[in-house]
This record gives sequence, C-alpha cells and structure tokens, in this order.
Amino acid sequence: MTASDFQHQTVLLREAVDLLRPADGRVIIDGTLGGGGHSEALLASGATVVGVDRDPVALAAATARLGANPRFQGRAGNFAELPRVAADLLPVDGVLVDLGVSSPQLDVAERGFSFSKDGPLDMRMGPDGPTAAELIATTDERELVRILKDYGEEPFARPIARELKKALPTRTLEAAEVVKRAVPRKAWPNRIHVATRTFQALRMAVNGELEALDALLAAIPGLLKVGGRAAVIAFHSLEDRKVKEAFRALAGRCTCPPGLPVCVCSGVGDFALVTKKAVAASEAEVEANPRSRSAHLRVVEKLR
Ligand SMILES: C[S@@+](CC[C@H](N)C(=O)[O-])C[C@H]1O[C@@H](n2cnc3c(N)ncnc32)[C@H](O)[C@@H]1O
Repeated sequence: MTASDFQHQTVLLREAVDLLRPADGRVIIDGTLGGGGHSEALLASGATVVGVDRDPVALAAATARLGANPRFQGRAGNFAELPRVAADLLPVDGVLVDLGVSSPQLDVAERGFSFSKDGPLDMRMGPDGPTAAELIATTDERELVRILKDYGEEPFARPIARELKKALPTRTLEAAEVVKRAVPRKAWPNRIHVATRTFQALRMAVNGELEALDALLAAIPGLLKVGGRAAVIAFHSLEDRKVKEAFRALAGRCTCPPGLPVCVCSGVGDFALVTKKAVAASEAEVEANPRSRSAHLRVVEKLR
C-alpha cells in the first residue's frame, strides 16, 4: 500500500480541532495519527504536532503526507505509553485520541479485520502480540464468552465461543462462517453482518483497546500543561462510558479532608469539563460518512 492509498475519512474534524485550540507555539500530541486528517488541520492552525501510531503502515503514510512540514513529527508507539513515548515533550498543550481502527486497516484483506474479505485472522494494529487466530486458540471458552459479551455485546456469545473453540479458524472468512453456523438464521441482525460483533470484540481484545484507553485516561494529568486540553473521540459505548467517568472524576473530585460531614469544596477538581455532553457528528457528516454516527467527542481542560 502506498501513502496515497491510505485514505481515512476523519470524523468530527472541525469540532475536535477547534476545541483543542491549536495555535502558533502550541504543542499537540495526536495519539492516533492514522491517515493524519486531524494532524493536518492542527498543523494548519499553526500548532506543532507530534503524531503517534502503533501501526507502522499508518505512520509511514501520514509521515509521507505531513512530513514536509517542519512542525510535524511522527513517532511509532502506543498512546497507552505516552508518558514514555513523549517524555521529552511533556507537558503539552493538547492531546487527541480518535479511537478504533482506520478505514485502510479494515479494507486491506491481509490485515485480517474484515469478515467480508479473505485474509489471515490477524487483526493486530501493530506488529506485536498474538493474532486473533492465536487468541482464539489460547483463550479458554469461558474467557472467550466474556470477550464476546463485554466487547461485542453479542447475545449469542456462548454458542459462538463454543464453535470458535471447536473450529479454531485461521482465516477471516472461515471465522465468519463459524459465526453464521453458531447463530440461528432467524436471529441474524437486519442492519449489520452477523459476524460484526464477534469481529469487533476479537479486535478489541487482540489490541488491548480498553486497557490502552484506561492507561491514557490515567496519564492525562501528567501529560498536560495548565490550560492544556485532552480530547477523546470514542465509537463504542464501553469506551465512551470510560471517558465520561474519567473526565467527571478529574473535574469533580472532592478535595475536602476526610471526615467532614458535608463537602465544602463543591467538588471542584483540577480539571474542567469543556464538553458537558458528548459532541456528536452533524446530520450532514453522518450522511457523508455513516461511521461518524456513533462518534462521541469529550474534552477536558487542566485548570491547575
Ligand atoms: C480512527 S484512526 C485515526 C484517524 C485519524 N484521526 C485521521 O484523521 O486520519 C485510529 C488510528 O489509531 C491507531 N491506534 C489505535 N489504537 C492505538 C493505540 N493504543 N496507540 C497508538 N495508535 C493507536 C490505529 O492504528 C489507527 O491508525
């Protein structure tokens, strides 16, 4: 794949960029560089941007697109490890993460994310760790049920896990067939492929996506300068709930000494919620890019 083939339609572009308030001299980390859409707009507003991605293909493509700008720098890494990956830059003025996978990752059969294109059952965003096929082979059935239920909200988690453990698929289409066999025909969902939830759940487990988000959320206070902002775009309800709760805790943590009968600090924390409610994509954006339908953008600002 060449850099020009790497096309990802950026979600909530204006909304995320405006809320991060990029400007000359401000340093912003784009923790999910992907195709570089958000980074490009941040650069256009005068900011210095360090783009991080765990996928070497995405990093190479975005660096080819943006690398001529002296205010851009690309780095390989996991946003879960920003305190290490960006240690030389911290604290910064802004951090953005736009969760999940990019369209080119989904579209290239060899990456193994797609239930409609034959490829190895891989699903790794980066080069490390076990593939989805290896995960199925090495995870016991009960844990596989949990993964399918928790990450995929899959109502047929039990029969699917049982069939996956029996068949041990190594190809994407084979895995999709296993799911089809495990779910009664009359229970197949109308709007999505019957294997959508299983593939999403396996992808999230293979890439430790919730664990990476937890680590990022916990690191936010140490990443930002006073006045700096963190923005997260989530597509999955579990992820958005984590972001909402973490941001509320940052903004509303009670700082009263223990033992007081009532709170006297009004629960004021070190952060302010910039978005009281998640920002969603406009109707026009959803029409142009259906993937944006489930996007939720939340932003916090460090106050002290
Ligand atoms: C939705 S795309 C980002 C698209 C980007 N905002 C744009 O406008 O083109 C998500 C990207 O984040 C990367 N990614 C996902 N989780 C990551 C993590 N924990 N650390 C680093 N990169 C990650 C993926 O490899 C993918 O390239």
